[in-house]
Amino acid sequence: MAELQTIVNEIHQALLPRLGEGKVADYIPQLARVDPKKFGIAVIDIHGRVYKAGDCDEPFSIQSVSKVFTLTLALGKHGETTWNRVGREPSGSAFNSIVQLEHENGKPRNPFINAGAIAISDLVMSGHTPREAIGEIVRFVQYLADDETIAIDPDVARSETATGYRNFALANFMKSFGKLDHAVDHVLGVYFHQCALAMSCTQLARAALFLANNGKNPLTGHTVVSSQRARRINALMLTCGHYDGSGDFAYHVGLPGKSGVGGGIMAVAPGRASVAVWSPGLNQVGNSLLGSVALEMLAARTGWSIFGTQH
Ligand SMILES: NC(=O)CC[C@H](N)C(=O)O
Repeated sequence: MAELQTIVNEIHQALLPRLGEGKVADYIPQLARVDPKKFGIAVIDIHGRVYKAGDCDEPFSIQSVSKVFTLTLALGKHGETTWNRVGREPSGSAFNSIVQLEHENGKPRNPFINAGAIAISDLVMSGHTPREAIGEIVRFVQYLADDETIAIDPDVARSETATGYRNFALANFMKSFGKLDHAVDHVLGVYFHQCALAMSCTQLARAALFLANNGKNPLTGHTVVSSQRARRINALMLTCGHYDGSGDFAYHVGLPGKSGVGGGIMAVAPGRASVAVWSPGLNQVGNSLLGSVALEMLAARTGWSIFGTQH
């Protein structure tokens, strides 16, 4: 294997002529304003060595990547009873789909589709006002990334609150089944703010490092979760992290990962490294188009697929 920084540089160079491919999310007005030609990549190995290229230090809207952090928080607070509220099966449907919810009596398929993440936000809120819950999420992400500068972009949160009709529908539907403890607008307030966290690829890769290292952040020495829990979160990212593109992502990349409509993807090579990529143009199912290509190239060149080694 070539040196990792060389591989990262090659991926960046190879994708430069393609920047702008895909479609930037425009259903959240503030996201539609992002330059579609941005591209960043950051890889951090479990010894803390950083390899990066492009716009890797520019914060962007992490959107659904935040669902990994809130799931980790909810599991910390509620343990296995978290699974009374959300399932662990891939949905095979779009991230904002409502169809399965009726059949399954308001219990979302998994914590990474919107309905599931809204249920998780409701769990994170227990015992808190919405403002406190948002503060707890931000502090948790700062702790994971060991970076107190990480913050929410209030314009993105406001923009999504003003136009999040689909998410209001999902939350109201779940509430009608008695599946949310808190008021719908409070739960969505928390959900929209967690999605509006702004982070760079470098910060995201740092925040994911505990998942690559059996639950322990090798940079800070903090044990965030048990090794069993880290494996389980990785399993969920592999099976559900890219919505109805999860099978395709496993096929092409072979790493647990979580995407967001801001164009970010956070991925984990267990025992080796964490990775974050950012390219705002999305594919048909709402995952970063060039971000997926970059991760496919990285996995091919490093042999990091969890499904087997290559010669
Ligand atoms: N896939 C995503 O990143 C979706 C998150 C976005 N905040 C939404 O609820 O629509």
